Amino acid sequence: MRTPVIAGNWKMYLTPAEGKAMVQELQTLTAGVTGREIVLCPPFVTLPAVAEAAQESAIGIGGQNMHPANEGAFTGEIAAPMLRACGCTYVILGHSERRQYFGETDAAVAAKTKAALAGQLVPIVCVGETLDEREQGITQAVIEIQLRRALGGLTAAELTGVIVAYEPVWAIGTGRTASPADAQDVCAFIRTVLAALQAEAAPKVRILYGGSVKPDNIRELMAQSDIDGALVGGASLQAASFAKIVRFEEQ
Ligand SMILES: O=C[C@H](O)COP(=O)(O)O
Repeated sequence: MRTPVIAGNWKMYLTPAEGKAMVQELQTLTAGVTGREIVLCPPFVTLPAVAEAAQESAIGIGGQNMHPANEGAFTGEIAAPMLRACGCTYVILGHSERRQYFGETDAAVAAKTKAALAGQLVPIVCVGETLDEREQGITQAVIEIQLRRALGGLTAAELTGVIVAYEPVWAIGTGRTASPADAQDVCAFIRTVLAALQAEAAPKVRILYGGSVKPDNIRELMAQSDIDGALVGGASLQAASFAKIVRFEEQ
């Protein structure tokens, strides 16, 4: 039994005051909801305000990136122990925006994943194909390479502690969602690649779908057998829409 995860990636939105207000409202709107992990990943400067506001709730907090070293002369970077100290227990790694705009490689994602696990953070490792790759018919090949390079060096115990997020790049922020059946096919494929890496871990790994997830498509996505949750961008910025996604069975 895999516990569903509904994670919000705020990207470069919401100041500390805005983040705090959002969390307070979210707590009211999701009171009594159980049986899932709710995670918010604010910008670094907003983390302490959100962590403090979420203290008495079951809402988990995550970073959007981290450096693989525990400390050092790396201007502009944040380390796993710093995220922990701000109340984080999760971290998003290898998001397509990090890969596309900041040159993040699979090797970097692998190093960060190891460091996150060693630093008691649950890595949410993102993979996904571009529109061009999908049209070329190489979606599976692209995703297999990303997974093998990022997660190939992990033990079964380590891999069990990773969350994988499948985010087709063409569906991010575009309003264009993969159909539930397409998303399921790729998530099932991801599980077969994970099984080839560590057979024992694969059935336990949570696989999330991300890319224009909204209240009106979450229920059907969550009904797919290999989709264990969602990584939500735009719709996680307002408590009202994110709460509906968290309460996916009622949509
Ligand atoms: O990390 C979240 C994804 O990039 C999805 O963003 P979106 O829900 O705005 O399409």
